[in-house]
Amino acid sequence: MVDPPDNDVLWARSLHFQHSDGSPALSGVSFGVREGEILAVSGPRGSGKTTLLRCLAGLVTGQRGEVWFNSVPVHTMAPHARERLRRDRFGWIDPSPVLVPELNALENAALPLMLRGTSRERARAAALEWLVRLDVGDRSRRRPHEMKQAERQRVTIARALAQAPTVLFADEPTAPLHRADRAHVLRTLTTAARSHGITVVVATHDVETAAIADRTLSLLDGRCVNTVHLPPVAETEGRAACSLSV
Ligand SMILES: Nc1ncnc2c1ncn2[C@@H]1O[C@H](COP(=O)(O)OP(=O)(O)OP(=O)(O)O)[C@@H](O)[C@H]1O
Repeated sequence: MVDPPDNDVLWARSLHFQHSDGSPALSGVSFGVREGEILAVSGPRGSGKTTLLRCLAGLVTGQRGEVWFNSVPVHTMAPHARERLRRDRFGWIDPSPVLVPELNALENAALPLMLRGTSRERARAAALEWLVRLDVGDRSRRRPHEMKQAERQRVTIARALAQAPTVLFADEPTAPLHRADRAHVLRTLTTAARSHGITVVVATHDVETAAIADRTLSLLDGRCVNTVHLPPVAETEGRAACSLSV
């Protein structure tokens, strides 16, 4: 087993994943993610983006291949160790907001920090700060069913950022937002990531989302396809890339 390069926070090698019904989702994916990098994983529907994020985050393990987080092999970890890794080091944003219905927005956003052992006061202060930055501070006492879908999604993003994760996995994070809202939420997400040194892996088929990334990894039918980088443009927050199928 060869150790991953030192400057990669995440590293996948020859990753293969097949669903229980035999559907192939990943067929030999290899790449690295550098510390603090914002990586977009793009590709058409069904190309394997969600499966790749789930493998990297240790939610599932591939049948073949390796996934490393820093110098730790995630693919050989016991399930409880992967669960602890996810709780302590990773953040996750789903395409649709998943919140605890009995808790209000503030309690939801503070929950992961409290599960990690942060005091109630500190967890709530951090959570409120992020709810305010995401323009849902005035919804902090509302329960999920009393908020709009887009507000609920902002709460899930605040919850993920409040944990200050080492790596944030975001699966189509702006899918439930109106186009006008997307830019603000993406800017908040990327500014937070860059200022706190959070590595972000974002699955998307939206070009605007991919354009905020430092690099784009393109998937097609569970395989990486060539990525061609465009020169940096001064006005944009990230560097765009386009892909060519091989
Ligand atoms: N639970 C499952 N059981 C069987 N096949 C699945 C399952 N989930 C996904 N697949 C299949 O695995 C492949 C990869 O799916 P995946 O959701 O990772 O792609 P994706 O690029 O994220 O798609 P989307 O953009 O629609 O979310 C697809 O062919 C999909 O139909």
